[in-house]
Amino acid sequence: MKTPLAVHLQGRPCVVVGGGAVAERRTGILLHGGAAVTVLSPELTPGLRLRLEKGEFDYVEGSYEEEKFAEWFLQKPPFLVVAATNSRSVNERVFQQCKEVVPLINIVDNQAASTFHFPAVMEQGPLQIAVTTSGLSPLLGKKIVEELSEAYGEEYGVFLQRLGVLREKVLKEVEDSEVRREILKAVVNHKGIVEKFRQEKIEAGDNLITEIVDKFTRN
Ligand SMILES: C[C@@]1(CC(=O)O)c2cc3[nH]c(cc4nc(cc5[nH]c(cc(n2)[C@H]1CCC(=O)O)[C@@](C)(CC(=O)O)[C@@H]5CCC(=O)O)C(CC(=O)O)=C4CCC(=O)O)c(CCC(=O)O)c3CC(=O)O
Ligand SMILES: NC(=O)C1=CN([C@@H]2O[C@H](COP(=O)(O)OP(=O)(O)OC[C@H]3O[C@@H](n4cnc5c(N)ncnc54)[C@H](O)[C@@H]3O)[C@@H](O)[C@H]2O)C=CC1
Repeated sequence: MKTPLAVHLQGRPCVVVGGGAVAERRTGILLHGGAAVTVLSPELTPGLRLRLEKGEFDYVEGSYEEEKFAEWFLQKPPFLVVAATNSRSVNERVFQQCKEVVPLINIVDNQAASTFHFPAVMEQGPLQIAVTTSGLSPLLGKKIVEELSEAYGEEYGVFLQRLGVLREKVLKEVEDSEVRREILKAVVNHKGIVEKFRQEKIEAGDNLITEIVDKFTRN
């Protein structure tokens, strides 16, 4: 069984070998997390080229070669490496070279060797829902995420943002941890509260939060 974790990549050096469709998708995910990405590939998809022109990542133009890879990338090993070429043997060589020194390795065509997988993900503001099928069917993962996207609309992103603000305030202002939990539980579980955060009703949602919290703080 794999272990789902949410990884902080902000500013961390990550290397992607290959510049095709899969490399483009993975690079996009890493950049979204704020990673400092370097792509090594003799060519790039138009999508990657566009991002390169915007200066979003570093590019080393060329094919993987063991010695150069060691010299360029492994003197100070990166946090994460993705081997996404269409050559099984190149991907395997990247894995062999990195396995002792790089903690997070994703080999696109070798699940057993990879130390992590990319799940299918949906986002609604700060809310992220990730689905993994343990590598059995990425397409089912994608489908489930599409279904979840319908169920967890924009209002969840807005509500979550408000909950974050409320939680910070409550942690600061309410001393008793039992009461803190009661307040937060009452807001999160209030029937119909999420719907209040649909467009045009946001103010009503904010008012409802204040109303619920007031009930606790008045006593
Ligand atoms: C193990 C893993 C890689 C990892 O380690 O991360 C993996 C492996 C492989 N995928 C293959 C094929 C396809 N993958 C997709 C799509 C996605 N694949 C993703 C993740 C993962 N795929 C990881 C497991 C995730 C899990 O546990 O569920 C998603 C979620 C995220 C992302 O890629 O960013 C993204 C969907 C989300 C989105 O698009 O929104 C499609 C469909 C499509 O492209 O639309 C197809 C074609 C249909 C099919 O074959 O099913 C092949 C065979 C290659 C070949 O034929 O040679 C392998 C290799 C193997 O199975 O070994
Ligand atoms: N994990 C997943 O979600 C999926 C994985 N795959 C696997 O991923 C592989 C790559 O798929 P695509 O990106 O669609 O292939 P692609 O053919 O679009 O891209 C391959 C890229 O690797 C580069 N490359 C080839 N040899 C290289 C080398 N020696 N050094 C550096 N770069 C090199 C090419 O220049 C090209 O940019 C497939 O062969 C398949 O095994 C395919 C589909 C989905």
